[in-house]
Amino acid sequence: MAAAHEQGQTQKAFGWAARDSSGILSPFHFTRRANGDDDITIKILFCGICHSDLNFTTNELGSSPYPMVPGHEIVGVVTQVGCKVKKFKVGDKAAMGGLIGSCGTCSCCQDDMETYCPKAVTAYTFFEGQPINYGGFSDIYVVNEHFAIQFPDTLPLESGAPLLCAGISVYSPMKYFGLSEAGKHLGVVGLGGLGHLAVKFGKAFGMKVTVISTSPNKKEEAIERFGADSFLVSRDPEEMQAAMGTMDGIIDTVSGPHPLNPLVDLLKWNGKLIVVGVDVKPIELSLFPLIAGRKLIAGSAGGGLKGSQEMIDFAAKHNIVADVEVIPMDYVNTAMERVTKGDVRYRFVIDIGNTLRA
Ligand SMILES: NC(=O)c1ccc[n+]([C@@H]2O[C@H](COP(=O)([O-])OP(=O)(O)OC[C@H]3O[C@@H](n4cnc5c(N)ncnc54)[C@H](O)[C@@H]3O)[C@@H](O)[C@H]2O)c1
Ligand SMILES: [Zn+2]
Ligand SMILES: [Zn+2]
Repeated sequence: MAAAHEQGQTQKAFGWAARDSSGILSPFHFTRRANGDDDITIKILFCGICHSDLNFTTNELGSSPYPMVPGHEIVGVVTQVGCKVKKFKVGDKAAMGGLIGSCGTCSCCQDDMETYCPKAVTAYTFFEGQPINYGGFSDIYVVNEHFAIQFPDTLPLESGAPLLCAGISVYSPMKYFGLSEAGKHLGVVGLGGLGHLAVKFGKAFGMKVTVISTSPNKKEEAIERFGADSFLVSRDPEEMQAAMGTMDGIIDTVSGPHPLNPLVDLLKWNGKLIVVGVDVKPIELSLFPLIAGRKLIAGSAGGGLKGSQEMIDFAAKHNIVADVEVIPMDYVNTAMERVTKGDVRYRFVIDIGNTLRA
């Protein structure tokens, strides 16, 4: 018998979509494919709001397709499983992030780094020309089980949801670039959703962690709530001068334009500046400090499925969750405005299960 999705069957779904580059979201009915042999259907309970959702709903990169249902920090409960599904059964907690498909055969896929696959398919369509998908600000998701992870029983769903993007997007480069070794000194630039989780992972790895921020506003929280060892105000030339050459690595999570050379100067020789924040405009960079100190600047996009499972199991073991403000669905437009202004401590998470009503 042909799989249900091959017969063209679908499931009704409902969410909130942006219709144009105003980014304003409103209720939207659509369909998802029927649950195939390798698929699970997740009843979504919570979905985080990532800064990237704002980038795409407001067309900052210039090629957003509409209507767009954002959301890629998804947790919920499994309501259907296909006959070939091995990892999940009905009633299990499941989670998914920004990726729902890849070729399975290229070197990225073979290395469990599916996010870099040239044929990677994202949880909702970012650019015109890609297959149309709708994200997690919605009631259900149908996904191949490979692209979902098991959500540990000991983690709370709402504060665990942001691990699916914010968490893996800092954990993966920290592990890959050797910024997870006890005793090393890590700088974290930008104390937002990604940044505050980078501090928590850094401390769980046994590192010395310094938060680098433009203002001292979040100093107390960084140190007392997240356990950072110190706080550096990047607009204070004396503080920056004193910290020069002291850090083994820096994770830069800043979402707006900012100079990189002052950060390069904070690195020891051989130090690594890992950029994960997305500033779409080209930047000016002086190369001599990189050459003179054999320093490296690199980027990183999320992490693969194996890494995501490892990250969430590590988070469960070390009680790492995001600091969240849980909101009802109809607060989402105000929340997006507050993300624009940087007025978030430290992640909005939508209570889809209790507040999304068709
Ligand atoms: N590479 C990846 O895998 C990946 C994954 C998710 C998000 N992102 C990107 O990472 C960035 C951070 O995401 P988030 O969800 O943590 O965002 P956020 O809004 O929670 O945090 C961003 C932080 O940057 C600060 N900031 C913004 N503009 C600044 C500027 N010009 N100078 C200094 N500080 C500034 C804000 O005050 C805030 O603390 C975004 O650009 C997002 O698109 C990247
Ligand atoms: Zn994200
Ligand atoms: Zn591939």
